Amino acid sequence: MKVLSASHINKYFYEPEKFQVLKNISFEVRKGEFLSLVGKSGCGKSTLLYILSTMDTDYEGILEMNGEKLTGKTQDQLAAFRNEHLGFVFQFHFLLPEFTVLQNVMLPALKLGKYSAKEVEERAYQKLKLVDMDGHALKQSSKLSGGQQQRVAIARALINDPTIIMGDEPTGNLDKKNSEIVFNIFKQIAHENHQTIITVTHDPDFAKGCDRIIEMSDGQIIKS
Ligand SMILES: Nc1ncnc2c1ncn2[C@@H]1O[C@H](COP(=O)(O)OP(=O)(O)OP(=O)(O)O)[C@@H](O)[C@H]1O
Repeated sequence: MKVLSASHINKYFYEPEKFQVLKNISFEVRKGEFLSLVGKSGCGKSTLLYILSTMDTDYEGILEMNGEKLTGKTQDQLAAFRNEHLGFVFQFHFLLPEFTVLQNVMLPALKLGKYSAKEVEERAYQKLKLVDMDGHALKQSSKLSGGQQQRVAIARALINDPTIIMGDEPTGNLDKKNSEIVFNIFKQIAHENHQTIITVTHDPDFAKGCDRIIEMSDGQIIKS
């Protein structure tokens, strides 16, 4: 089943002069697929991921997710879509340092307003268990190691059961051992929970283990 379709995406930057950063990008992604976007620095990976994340709406072409056409929706509609259907994991975890692990994971679900506080807490424990961090739930997040914080960030991204999880260099700040742990969590999420993972990565070992690699060069897809 298709969960994402990007059709004929073009994107331009206008500073310092007009320059086409994405050139006629088209591809589809299926449910449960674990995908990496790779390519040399500057080829347009982050720009594409930012469009897929629905944060950047200044592009040509059509973006669809979960059978919904997202191109043309208002910022409020896109924010609601993101909160319900998308999860994000970045190179830097962006946890709130003074909050506990549990509070950090609960926040996006409290914001969504779909579950009672008790249900949200139960779900947060479930997601923390999945990343093997349930034993640290009541610790202040700033007291954890970098690898542990990234696992908490993954639990937070999973709290609303997103269809698609997007990662921008999710292992970029981790050592080899923690990168492997994060890779295996993603693989489990994709293959057992059938959630789709789309990551931008420079880590060749990470990319090699994915179900599929989309390779970009100079704003185009050269291998998919
Ligand atoms: N806001 C912007 N204004 C103008 N040019 C930009 C802007 N953002 C990115 N660029 C340029 O667009 C191109 C693609 O950038 P992008 O960050 O998407 O590449 P990338 O493949 O993700 O690179 P990296 O692997 O280094 O993160 C680069 O030439 C970059 O300098």
